[in-house]
Amino acid sequence: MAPSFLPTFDSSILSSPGRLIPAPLSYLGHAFVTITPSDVDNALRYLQRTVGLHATCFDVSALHLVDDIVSILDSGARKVVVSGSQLRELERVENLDLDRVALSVSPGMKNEMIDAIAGTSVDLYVHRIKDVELVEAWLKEYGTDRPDVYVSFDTPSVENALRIANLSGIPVIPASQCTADPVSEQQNIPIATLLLANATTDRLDGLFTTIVTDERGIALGLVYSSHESVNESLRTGKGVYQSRKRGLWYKGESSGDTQDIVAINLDCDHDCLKFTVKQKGRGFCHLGTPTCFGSFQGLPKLQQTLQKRKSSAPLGSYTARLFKDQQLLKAKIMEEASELCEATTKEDVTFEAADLLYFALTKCVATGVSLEDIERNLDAKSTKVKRRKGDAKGSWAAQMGMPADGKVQQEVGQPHPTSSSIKASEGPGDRIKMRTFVVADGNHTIITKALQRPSQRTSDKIMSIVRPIIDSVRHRGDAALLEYAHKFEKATSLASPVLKAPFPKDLMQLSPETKDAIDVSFENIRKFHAAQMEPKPLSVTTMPGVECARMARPIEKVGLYVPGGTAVLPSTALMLGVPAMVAGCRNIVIASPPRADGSLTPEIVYIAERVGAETIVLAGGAQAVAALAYGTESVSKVDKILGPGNQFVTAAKMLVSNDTSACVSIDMPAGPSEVLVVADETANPAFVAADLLSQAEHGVDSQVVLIGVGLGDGQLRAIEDELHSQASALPRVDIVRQAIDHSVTLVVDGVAEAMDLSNRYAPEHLILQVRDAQDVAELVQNAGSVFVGPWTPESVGDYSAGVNHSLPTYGYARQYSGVNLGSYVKHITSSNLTAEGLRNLGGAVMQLAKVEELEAHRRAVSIRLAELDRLSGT
Ligand SMILES: NC(=O)c1ccc[n+]([C@@H]2O[C@H](COP(=O)([O-])OP(=O)(O)OC[C@H]3O[C@@H](n4cnc5c(N)ncnc54)[C@H](O)[C@@H]3O)[C@@H](O)[C@H]2O)c1
Ligand SMILES: N[C@H](CO)Cc1c[nH]c[nH+]1
Ligand SMILES: [Zn+2]
Repeated sequence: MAPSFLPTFDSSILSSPGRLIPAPLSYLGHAFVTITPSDVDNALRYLQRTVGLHATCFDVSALHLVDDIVSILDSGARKVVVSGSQLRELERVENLDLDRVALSVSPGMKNEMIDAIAGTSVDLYVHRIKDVELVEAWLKEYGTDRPDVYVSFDTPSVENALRIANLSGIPVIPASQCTADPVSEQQNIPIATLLLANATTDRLDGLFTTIVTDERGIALGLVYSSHESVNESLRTGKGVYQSRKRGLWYKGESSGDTQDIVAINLDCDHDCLKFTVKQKGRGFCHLGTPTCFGSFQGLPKLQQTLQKRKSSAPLGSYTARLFKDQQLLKAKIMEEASELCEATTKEDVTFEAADLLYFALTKCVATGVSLEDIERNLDAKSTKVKRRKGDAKGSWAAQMGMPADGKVQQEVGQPHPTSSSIKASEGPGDRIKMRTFVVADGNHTIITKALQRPSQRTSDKIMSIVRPIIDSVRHRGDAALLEYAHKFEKATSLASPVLKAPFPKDLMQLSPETKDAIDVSFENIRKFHAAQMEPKPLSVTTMPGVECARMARPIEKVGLYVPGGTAVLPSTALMLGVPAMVAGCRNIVIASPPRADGSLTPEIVYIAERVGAETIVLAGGAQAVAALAYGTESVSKVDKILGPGNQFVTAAKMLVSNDTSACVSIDMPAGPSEVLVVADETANPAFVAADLLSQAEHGVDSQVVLIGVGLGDGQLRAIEDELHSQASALPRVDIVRQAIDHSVTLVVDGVAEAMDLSNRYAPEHLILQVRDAQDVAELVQNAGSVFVGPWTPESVGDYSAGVNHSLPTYGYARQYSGVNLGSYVKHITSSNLTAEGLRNLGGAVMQLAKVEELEAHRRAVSIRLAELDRLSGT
């Protein structure tokens, strides 16, 4: 709330050392300084030295450069008083909050500027008033609907200051005329009088209700104040209150639990005082607890414990060890930060964040930094006008495989008018919204950057996590599988890592509806994949007597990975298992992470049985991939591994497929789900939003893209509104929010341009919600699977239509197909020549063998031709 009055200082205070503003004026938390161009550097240094100590207003109306004003605000000045022309320039500065600006005006003028800013949050500063009546009249006309009106006088006095304060103006008084002493000489103005000038109370005894808090705003207790007790507090700098029974109460006088005053304020309607204090001794309450409401909780409690441990730790205390061993503390902070980065579920993020905060606060307490210091620093950062880009620094950016100075967010195209902020969504309650850009001529490079997928850690870091897991399974087999199931799935009761066919019926108990749904999907997937069978071997006569043929044979042993991290996906078991069965693979091994109680999802067991799987491996991640690639005591080694998964699964698939000793191949890199929707004005906004969200909910690293063809503000807004309201109602809204943060809407003029962008992006799923969608589908060059028209949501492909949902992501649709029947077969060719055929072809073969100087090759033909000659008697 606005201060009761502002003490002004001349600019010499900017170069004085120490706390600078004399207590008791600093207890008000405000100061006002007029500066000239030569004071700018001093003002900036002063702000740096006093971060969080008091909110300083600067009269900068004499400065020439708007950049200087921005720098002063950026360094933490609470408010600046500016001229009309400066205000016009500041209005154009991005991120500048205009309630940090006051316009300097003269009294008695019907100022055009004042009219122009009516209804805005800009304050007014009426300076050097001679005639208080004039100001009173003026305040009645202009002051009532203004946020704050500051008034400075030619000749300040208690009387005119009170007159202004009573009209809700804010008197600006030279600090030299303010005093904490209520009975000093006439020309000095008692601070308590001004502070309480428009304070009210509805108590019969006239006392002011007073809440006492610590520096973090935690309520310590409730007391009462009088003019006299406030005067005493200001004079002594200690907590002094008015006891209803004992009169003036110097807190802690007898117990020793005294308080140093930090600030004294009034609440919004001036009927409650707030004393912010540093509490000494045992605490505020006479019962010896920190507050009258009991002990601290959460971070304040942790801080209190750490501070105690620092001064006297019990023998063997871990915290004391951390205080002593800086390397250990550093390692723990880095370890916990990394675990927090990996955590995805609400429970894990809570758990890891709590650990990280414990070690971080230990570091702070060891260095003498308090939560209060940290919060002051955060507050100061929140006033920044010049925003940092926020890119990761060099080595961290490199570890995550992202450019160190990734400029996409600043540079991309022209932000669309409906895209008020480039940052999409920040936290609970914020609007869930994708960044929106208009694709203009010439900004294609920039748009390409905006379309970059969230970074995938297939780099050294993820490989270094995955490699030891693979080695361990390779060398220790089942024992290692069990250990990882305990570690990652918390399945501590799991006794065997495999379930062998025939699978027990009681492990596949399903509701009739689920069973029916699986059966319908199973049949559609079977039909579509069976239709991909080559009916008979291909055979071609290339020359008379020369016949070439090609025949398909199923890959004998296939390992199918069914993800089960953030969501268990029985549908993936269908997508991988049914074609394996149709192709005739002899051994089908399915791997999927077990649930925490060590069991498997019954749907997966049912599907495993229907496709004729031999084994289900109860393992996930890299350990499952390693078991499939190398085999263990109870898992048979396979020839090919198929199936999507997270970064650990994908990295492991790539590692084993590069190891010739494993002799195993993989289907493709199939990572985090993605969708690109092309929509024109015929598209239903609710359908568009629903399709985008269906893939965003898969994981925090999913990405969804909307290309709006000729969409106007209203249509984009309708989609944005749908996206926000549908997303907010989803159970996985936390995941969606993060996925949407790296998702994007691009607005283009025509369908051809949209399809060009889509082909460059090569999405896993492409949805066409445009006029004549079937014709537009002809323009698709790169995509995993296409969904055509308004009645084809992507989910039909995920589950039941018949097409496969195991598809290339990350742009690999440029060169890979999704899983299909061909993924489970290899082709063998054969040649069959008659004597005539060899006679026709022999010359060419012998000539080429001669060129290559491979005589045995040549002779394999010549010896036969000679025999033919002999037989025919020529
Ligand atoms: N492209 C496609 O066709 C397709 C299809 C379905 C699903 N998906 C994607 O598959 C992914 C599935 O990922 P998921 O995480 O839900 O399940 P997942 O089964 O792929 O991964 C879970 C496993 O990750 C391992 N893991 C987790 N944290 C680890 C760590 N810190 N160190 C080492 N290993 C760790 C554990 O072993 C765990 O069992 C999603 O991104 C989803 O979008 C893609
Ligand atoms: N959309 C995923 C492929 O990216 C597959 C899936 C399974 N369940 C639901 N969706
Ligand atoms: Zn899906």
